[in-house]
Amino acid sequence: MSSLPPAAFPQREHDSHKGNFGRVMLCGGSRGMAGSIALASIAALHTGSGLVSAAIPDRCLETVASFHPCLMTIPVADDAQGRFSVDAITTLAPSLDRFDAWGCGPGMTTGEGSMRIVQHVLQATKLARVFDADSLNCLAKINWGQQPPLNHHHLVLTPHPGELSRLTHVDAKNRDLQIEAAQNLAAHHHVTIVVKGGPSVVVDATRRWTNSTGNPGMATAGSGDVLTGVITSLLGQGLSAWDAARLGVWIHGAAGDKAAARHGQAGMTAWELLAELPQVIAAFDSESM
Ligand SMILES: NC(=O)C1=CN([C@@H]2O[C@H](COP(=O)(O)OP(=O)(O)OC[C@H]3O[C@@H](n4cnc5c(N)ncnc54)[C@H](O)[C@@H]3O)[C@@H](O)[C@H]2O)[C@@H](O)CC1
Ligand SMILES: Nc1ncnc2c1ncn2[C@@H]1O[C@H](COP(=O)(O)OP(=O)(O)O)[C@@H](O)[C@H]1O
Ligand SMILES: [Mg+2]
Repeated sequence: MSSLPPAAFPQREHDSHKGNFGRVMLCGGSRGMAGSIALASIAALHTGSGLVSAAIPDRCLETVASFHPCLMTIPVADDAQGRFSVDAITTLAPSLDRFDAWGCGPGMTTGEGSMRIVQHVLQATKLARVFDADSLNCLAKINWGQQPPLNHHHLVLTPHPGELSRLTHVDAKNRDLQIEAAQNLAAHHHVTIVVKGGPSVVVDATRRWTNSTGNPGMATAGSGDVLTGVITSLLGQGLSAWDAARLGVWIHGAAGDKAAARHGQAGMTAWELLAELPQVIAAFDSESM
């Protein structure tokens, strides 16, 4: 392995069953961006989740379901543009507690239906959650950084510099100030934040950790969506927000390094990165360590 992982990967007892490894929900997608939530959901399967469901706008269901037979799909009401409708939250709200972790945001747009979902999931402070992509843009729209703090210890945010800039109003090009602003936001709302980049930096209220895996080949559409699924899966398997974020970023970067070695940095896509996750995770099996 390229460097030591920052936290232990969950081990499997001989008599364990799928219920021991977390039931997770990935919520997102829209017409034209069905691939994003499919990538996140399949990544959660390959990271070891026992059961993975994808909640998606109804007209994306066949597309997302057809990517992987092990994925369960939950059709949710959509609008004329194929985005979550304003009623979507009524389908989703009763099932919040049935899951060990929720990953929310890839491809969901910031339409009114998504805004309602994000605000509802945000209030579920006991639930382990990952907010990525458009769910972060929804938070920016409600100026979340200025809102009164809540205890969000089980929430991980995964912004790229553009999303972080919308959340904190700090220029995407100023890396140092962005990391500082992320740490201030983390302290305010008690969250863990992955400040994406090469390398990604994970912060919470008091700690900073810099990743040692990954490469510029990962600057390709969908690679962040894979990370959402990996971290959601680790949260669902019981890791803390801080450990799930760091181990998730490390695994994701290690898979990116394997994909680059096999296909080249320019030739790899997020699909090849996803396909390398099992090789990275196989190295955690106690027999092969
Ligand atoms: N296959 C799919 O369906 C995909 C859908 N996606 C979805 O597309 C939607 C839009 O997301 P995008 O991230 O493309 O668009 P955004 O508009 O959020 O981000 C792009 C902009 O952010 C800034 N930015 C991003 N990374 C930066 C960096 N490293 N340094 C400096 N600035 C940076 C730049 O200004 C850039 O123009 C989201 O819902 C996302 O989930 C993407 O995840 C890509 C794949
Ligand atoms: N130069 C780089 N070096 C290492 N990792 C990178 C580099 N560029 C991008 N990445 C990683 O790729 C991912 C890109 O995420 P994101 O911008 O959200 O992509 P998308 O939304 O298209 O899925 C992040 O995990 C980021 O850290
Ligand atoms: Mg992204």
